[in-house]
Amino acid sequence: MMSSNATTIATTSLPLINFANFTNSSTESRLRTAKQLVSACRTTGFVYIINHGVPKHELERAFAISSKFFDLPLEEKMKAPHPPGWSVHRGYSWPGFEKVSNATSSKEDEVAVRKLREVKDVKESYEVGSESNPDMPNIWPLEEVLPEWQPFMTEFYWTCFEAAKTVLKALALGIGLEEDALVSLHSGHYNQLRLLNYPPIPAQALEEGTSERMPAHTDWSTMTILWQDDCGGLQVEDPNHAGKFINVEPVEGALVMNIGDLMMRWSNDVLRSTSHRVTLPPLQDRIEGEGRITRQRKSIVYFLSTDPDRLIEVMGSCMKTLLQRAHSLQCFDLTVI
Ligand SMILES: O=C(O)CCC(=O)C(=O)O
Ligand SMILES: [Fe+2]
Repeated sequence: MMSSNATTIATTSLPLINFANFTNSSTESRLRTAKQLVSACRTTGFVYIINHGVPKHELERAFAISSKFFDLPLEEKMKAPHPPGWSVHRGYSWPGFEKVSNATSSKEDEVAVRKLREVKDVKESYEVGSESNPDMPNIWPLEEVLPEWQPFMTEFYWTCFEAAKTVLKALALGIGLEEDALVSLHSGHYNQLRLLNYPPIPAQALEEGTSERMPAHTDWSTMTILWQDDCGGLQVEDPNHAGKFINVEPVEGALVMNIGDLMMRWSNDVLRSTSHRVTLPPLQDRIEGEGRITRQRKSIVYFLSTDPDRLIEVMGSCMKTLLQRAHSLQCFDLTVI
């Protein structure tokens, strides 16, 4: 559903989970934390996680190198362009190239695409994958343009995967599966690391909808983890009030985790893939000067995907929910073991 005309509420009420209580903790504490995570994923589908295992200095370096790349002149960035078409999602996407939408179609519908593209997404991104993904070879900036990009991003990709695996383990435990049940379907080679930059833009363009940062959408992934800078603007749709959006305010040191469409389906809709978007930052003091120029914003996103040859069936404990629904029983609290 496109929700561009939706109203906004300005409170943050997303759960925050401390993973120090999951890693290196007692069995009891691990289970409690896992259940907290699952409970959050059943309601908002969005949650903050602190003590997630990605070292602070690595994140700072990732943001610093990302800035270095996006600050380059366009012609330098264009030396590693995203290829045309859908099939390979790698390399640099310049402002206006990608249009995010939740529209679906079974065929190429040029008219609908042209209509969607009338309002541009003012953002740029760089997609990185595993060097061993046979379907999507990486595209790297020339070494003389930014020598540290390839070695750092190649390693950082796997650092993010380690953190994501811990989240997958907690999810599995929390829904009553073996701890490794979800991890075992993810070799890591089909994930996607996405560096994002939202250039400064007049506030009015976002207010009037003549430009967008990132329109409302759900993620296709198993799940997504992301880090944002201190600018703000990420919002998630309130699961209890369709069309209302809650600010996902920047929380220092926290990652934001959200359930993707695949996991929602896999869990028989028990875990929710929630619509989210990036729009105007919430505070007036984030908007500078006469044109009320909205600050630049950066984020780092990591999408998790199963290996393509794995069979995805409704998870065992969620199957009970299906049966309970069929018998008109309350499914809440009955299934999470
Ligand atoms: O930039 C952000 O904070 C959100 C990015 C996002 O939702 C996406 O890339 O799917
Ligand atoms: Fe997203």
